[in-house]
Amino acid sequence: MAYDRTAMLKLLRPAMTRILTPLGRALAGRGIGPDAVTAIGTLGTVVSALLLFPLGHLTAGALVITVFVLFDLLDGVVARLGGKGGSTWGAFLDSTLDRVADASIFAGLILYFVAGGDTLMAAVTLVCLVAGAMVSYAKARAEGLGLTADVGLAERPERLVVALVAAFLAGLGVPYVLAAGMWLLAVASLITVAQRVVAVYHQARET
Ligand SMILES: CCCCCCCC/C=C\CCCCCCCC(=O)OC[C@H](COP(=O)(O)OP(=O)(O)OC[C@H]1O[C@@H](n2ccc(N)nc2=O)[C@H](O)[C@@H]1O)OC(=O)CCCCCCC/C=C\CCCCCCCC
Ligand SMILES: O=P([O-])([O-])O[C@@H]1[C@@H](O)[C@H](O)[C@@H](O)[C@H](O)[C@@H]1O
Ligand SMILES: [Mg+2]
Ligand SMILES: [Mg+2]
Repeated sequence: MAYDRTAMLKLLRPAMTRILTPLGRALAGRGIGPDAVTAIGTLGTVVSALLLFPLGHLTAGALVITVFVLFDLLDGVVARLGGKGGSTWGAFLDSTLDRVADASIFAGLILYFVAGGDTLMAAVTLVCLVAGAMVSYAKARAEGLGLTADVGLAERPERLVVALVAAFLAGLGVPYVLAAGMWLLAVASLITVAQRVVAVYHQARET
């Protein structure tokens, strides 16, 4: 498919992995396993998103959340340093807790808009939350059926970067950037759902 590799942030993965490997090695050397890294990253994301965003601390929230979402790269690094390339349980835990972290980020932003009386942007951000979850579900369901749906404009790293950069800049006082980011993300996430549905449709017809 022509759109197979539209998610450009995947290209950053090797560089990010190289940067995080010394930290991963230090954690592994202290007996900290990948599941603990996954759990801490999720907990940190949830607490900071649900505390900082609703209170209007958008820049601080974006920075703290960025640190914790990077734990999602770190857990894989620690798992692979274990020598077995990661575990089945770890893969399940990682993907499942990613959904919790993602939901908390958008829920925090929804609460921020609700607190400011902006019902329209709360609704747009709700679309980001639901469509983002559908993007992930489509891939997981496809994989459960032995198919693949590893395509799309707004995969998880893209969704996180848009949401966090928009929140960061909005907190610095840049006008309209958060609303623009949420509109962009809502549309891009819906397009991504469609891309995955089409990809699975073609594979399902072939089998
Ligand atoms: C103080 C902060 C300063 C801010 C600086 C900005 C830093 C960020 C810079 C750039 C953004 C980097 C983007 C990186 C893209 C990476 C691409 C990618 O594909 O990422 C995916 C991953 C994780 O995926 P996954 O969890 O599937 O991979 P793993 O490696 O974990 O492997 C899974 C397998 O591992 C095994 N396993 C796992 C866990 C476990 N417990 N057991 C196991 O066994 C198992 O086999 C599994 O199958 O990453 C992400 O999705 C996270 C993306 C992070 C995006 C950060 C976005 C932040 C950007 C900006 C923030 C704004 C801040 C202000 C900036 C100002 C700009 C104006
Ligand atoms: O599907 P999506 O949300 O774009 O991407 C997600 C991946 O970035 C993540 O690594 C994985 O653990 C999730 O289950 C999910 O697939
Ligand atoms: Mg991970
Ligand atoms: Mg993950």
